[in-house]
Amino acid sequence: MTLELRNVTKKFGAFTAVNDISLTIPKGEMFGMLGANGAGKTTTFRMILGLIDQTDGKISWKGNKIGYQSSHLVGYLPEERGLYPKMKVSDQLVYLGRLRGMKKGQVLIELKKWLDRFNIPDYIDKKIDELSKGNQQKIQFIASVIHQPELLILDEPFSGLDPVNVEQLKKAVLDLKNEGTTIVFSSHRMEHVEELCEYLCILQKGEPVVNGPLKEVKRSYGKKKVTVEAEFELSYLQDIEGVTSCTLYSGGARLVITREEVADDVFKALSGRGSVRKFVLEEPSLNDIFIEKVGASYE
Ligand SMILES: Nc1ncnc2c1ncn2[C@@H]1O[C@H](COP(=O)(O)OP(=O)(O)OP(=O)(O)O)[C@@H](O)[C@H]1O
Repeated sequence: MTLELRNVTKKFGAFTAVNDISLTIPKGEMFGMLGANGAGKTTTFRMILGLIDQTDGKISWKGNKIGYQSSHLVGYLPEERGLYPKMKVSDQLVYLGRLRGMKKGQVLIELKKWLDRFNIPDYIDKKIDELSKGNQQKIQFIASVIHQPELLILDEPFSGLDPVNVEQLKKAVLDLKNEGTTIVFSSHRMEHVEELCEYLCILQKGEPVVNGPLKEVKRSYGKKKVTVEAEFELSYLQDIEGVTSCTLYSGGARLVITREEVADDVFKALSGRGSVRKFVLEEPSLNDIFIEKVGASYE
């Protein structure tokens, strides 16, 4: 059972914030929504959650619209973090957990597990405004997952966290995915999506410019990079058919090739000439693909 968006558009007056987006997010997968500020990520999430209505198109999860009746099955970390500053962590989580149909005791058991996991067990009795911004974010993350939702939507979960906390949260998100949770998250950072997601969409001004399984996106792009380092002169590699560019550097060469098979030809052309210290065939990065598609740097 998947999360499906079919030709979804959202207009605010005359302004189109999301334009004809179609996505399929399979159950138990992790989906990355990339885009610069204002690209339409949050608007898309709000439509998925039924917080705002789309102007056009259809959204369904397990065949139905998400709404109040499914709130206990869905977790949401909103972009604007909203905890009650004067409330204790435990009271805040019990309040939010009960809204999702949990019993107090159950909330406290889950909360303790999560606080231990994030190495902040003492925070259970602290007030929210006594915590650093990053730790408040972790508490809000816990609030979005404490009821073990089937579908988890995280709006910029990694922003504002230091590298250690980013790693901790990535691990938590991956574990949830491995336990079967369907996860959609947004980010400005290509590398987070490349690392975590099998499926992705890059939005630009409300339009999906790249969309689909990461492997297919990379495969359909075609071009790949080969790096060679050897004890002999390498400039002859640029004459191999399918090598579109060859940049030489001291002791090595970086090639761009049109198809993966060209790498075999390069490899064969190296044999018998002397010692080869390095031969690497690299996938293009999402950033390479984005730049080629829209002709500009993502940032
Ligand atoms: N309620 C609204 N009324 C009018 N315009 C809106 C409304 N909500 C969003 N927009 C506009 O829609 C566009 C998309 O906004 P959205 O918040 O979805 O972007 P985003 O990709 O989440 O950006 P960011 O990374 O900055 O959070 C923006 O130009 C925004 O100004």
